[in-house]
Amino acid sequence: MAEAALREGGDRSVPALGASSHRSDDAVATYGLTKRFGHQVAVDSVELRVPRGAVYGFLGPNGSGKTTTIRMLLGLIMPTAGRHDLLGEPFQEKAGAILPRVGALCEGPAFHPYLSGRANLARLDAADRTADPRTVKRRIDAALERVGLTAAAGKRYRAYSLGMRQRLAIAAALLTPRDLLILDEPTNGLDPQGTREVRALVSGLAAEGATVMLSTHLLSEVEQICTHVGVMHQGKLVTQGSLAQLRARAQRRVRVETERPEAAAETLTALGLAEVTTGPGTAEGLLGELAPEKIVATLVHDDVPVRGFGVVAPDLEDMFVELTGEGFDVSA
Ligand SMILES: Nc1ncnc2c1ncn2[C@@H]1O[C@H](COP(=O)(O)OP(=O)(O)OP(=O)(O)O)[C@@H](O)[C@H]1O
Repeated sequence: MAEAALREGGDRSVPALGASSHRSDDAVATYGLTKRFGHQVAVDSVELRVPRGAVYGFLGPNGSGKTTTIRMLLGLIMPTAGRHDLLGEPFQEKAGAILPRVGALCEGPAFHPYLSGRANLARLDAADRTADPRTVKRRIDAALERVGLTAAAGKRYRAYSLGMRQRLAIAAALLTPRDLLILDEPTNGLDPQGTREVRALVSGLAAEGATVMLSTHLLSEVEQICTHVGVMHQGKLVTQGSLAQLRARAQRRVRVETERPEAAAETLTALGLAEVTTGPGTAEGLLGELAPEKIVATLVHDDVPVRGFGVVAPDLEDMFVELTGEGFDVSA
């Protein structure tokens, strides 16, 4: 897979690094966002584009820089270099106006174990100077309802399952209406039932119009609930775009099974296929724009004995493994 092709075909043109005059209408846009810890570059010139209305999966193995990026997006730590816009506004200048419109799950809220879910939300709401105390009961009820915790609202937090705790944390992020939700590993550590609950909740929030950015190390999570993906590897964003675009860009390969792989490779090369390789009893190449029938006919014409012929489209996992050299956990 040509990495450059994936990068070039991003959703929209990427402005030059540090183009400070540029304003994006994306829900999240970063410009050369960088964080160094001592000599280590944890996040390296990242150019995120999260379109409005997207469910954007921020995918990468442990230590690839996802949490550090999210902490910068939320203003929890300062970037070493670069800047970002949230909801079309420059964060550095307008954080106070933007943050009330952004719900976040990062370094989760500190819940009191002996208070109920409802009482915990009331405490958090009281600490939020931007929240209207006159509407607190209605907003807490709505947030509990939204995450399916109405029946368990009176139970102590310590009696909650992990899935319920995570849903309460999301309820805390929903105490006021949000245009953007940024969730750091919202299903991490949950059992299959809790995972399903949180994924259904995320999909529901997106269906109601919120933009959601969530980090994950699970490709399957991205495939199940995301419309867009950005892949991090060693601090760098190695690709991003809509899943549909990335799948469409996957280059199909032709595979010929034959006792004369070198002769088959010659035919494939003569037909103009790129990246032609041979293995024991096989020859392969990128299909490009050619019709597979044309290739079979030419092989037969060239007296190449064809035992088997196939066209394989790489799946997202193949593409990402090629970009990062690492496997992704596809379970759960
Ligand atoms: N406060 C810090 N001080 C020093 N190094 C840090 C700090 N925070 C993160 N790092 C390092 O930066 C790199 C990126 O970490 P980060 O937590 O952003 O990755 P991640 O993709 O979120 O991984 P995980 O899924 O494990 O949280 C790691 O090598 C990590 O050790």
